Amino acid sequence: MEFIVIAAVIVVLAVVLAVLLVPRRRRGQVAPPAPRPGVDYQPGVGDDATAPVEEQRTPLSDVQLPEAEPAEAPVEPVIERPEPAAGRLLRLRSRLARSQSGFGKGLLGLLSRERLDEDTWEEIEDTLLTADLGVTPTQELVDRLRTRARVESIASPDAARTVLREELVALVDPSLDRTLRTERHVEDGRPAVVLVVGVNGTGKTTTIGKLARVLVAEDRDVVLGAADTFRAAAADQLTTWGDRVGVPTVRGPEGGDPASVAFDAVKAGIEQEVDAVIVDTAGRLQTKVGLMDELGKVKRVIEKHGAVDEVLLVIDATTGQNGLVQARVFGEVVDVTGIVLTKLDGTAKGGIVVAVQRELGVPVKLVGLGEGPDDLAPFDPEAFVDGILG
Ligand SMILES: Nc1nc2c(ncn2[C@@H]2O[C@H](COP(=O)(O)OP(=O)(O)OP(=O)(O)O)[C@@H](O)[C@H]2O)c(=O)[nH]1
Repeated sequence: MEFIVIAAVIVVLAVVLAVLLVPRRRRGQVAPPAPRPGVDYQPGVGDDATAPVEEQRTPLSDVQLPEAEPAEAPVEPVIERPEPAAGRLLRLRSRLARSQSGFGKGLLGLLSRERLDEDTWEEIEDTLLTADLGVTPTQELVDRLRTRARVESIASPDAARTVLREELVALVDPSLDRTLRTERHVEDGRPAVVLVVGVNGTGKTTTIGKLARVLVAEDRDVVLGAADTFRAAAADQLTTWGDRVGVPTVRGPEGGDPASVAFDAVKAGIEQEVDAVIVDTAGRLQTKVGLMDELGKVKRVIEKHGAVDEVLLVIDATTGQNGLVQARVFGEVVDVTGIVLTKLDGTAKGGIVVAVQRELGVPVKLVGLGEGPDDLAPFDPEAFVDGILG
């Protein structure tokens, strides 16, 4: 019996030992080295640290690659294509009629009165002066009208309109050459250079943007020069105008030398063989001497490339007589070749056209009739007078 108990204890101990020892031996075992891809076997898709090497692997040659995603097409900026500007003043006549109707209709009403007495002539004179026609042109016009009233019957509205129209057109002077020189020079292929000057806020930058559109509509290649380095936003504004019609803008660092930007713009225009380079300038008048020195320098530096073709003076029509003073100051420094009268949609003082032409002896070539991109029109005396008379 004792023997049996001892034998049973031995069996139990043996079982316990077997259970305890077997796992310990396994933990101590050194695992065989993992086969190395590329050394011990051809690497396959799906090889990674955890994948059992025994797993079936796909050879590279059998791998199906996903179809290449079609490359996203670059978003082309939408380049606007404005309508040509010829006859635009006629189309914008309603703008003139709206802003100048007081002036035109008032004159017509007075002139078609049955009796043109001295009081009426005085009223006519006052109306013309209020419209900023200026003293001398007003006197000339009243004298002409008086003469015609004496020799012709102008008492009917139709007759008064015909006479007034003829006399106003003559005063605006259709004989002046209003061509804008924006064509490439035939002799050497150099682009036309247009320098735009004027007091700040008159609408220079806006006018250049609109003018670029006019030229693009006529199939011309244009480069813009942002030489108003005084106001960083002016260069941004100009660049935005240019981008809309695919016209590049040359600009410099804020506060940089305007003459250098203007020079670079013309240089770029020559290299790119464009038709016209339009240069914007700063226009702060509070430092009159500084401003004028700067303008003179810009012009001189540009002229190292060749003569400037147009110097356009931008005048805000709503500033009245002040605009004339500005015209005088600018005229002393640069040879102005044309006037751009902006904001004519916002004033009844259309007489400024005549006054400023007389002041500078140069023609109004363009007029601004609104803030819209195509609200700039080549000036046409007859369409202008028709707009005034409604
Ligand atoms: N109603 C009207 N507004 C205009 C016309 N032309 C320009 N403007 C507005 O006048 C404001 C001034 O125009 P800008 O082009 O910035 O003037 P700027 O002369 O370049 O001014 P600086 O860059 O400060 O020298 C803007 O709000 C234009 O939209 C126009 O013919 N009619």
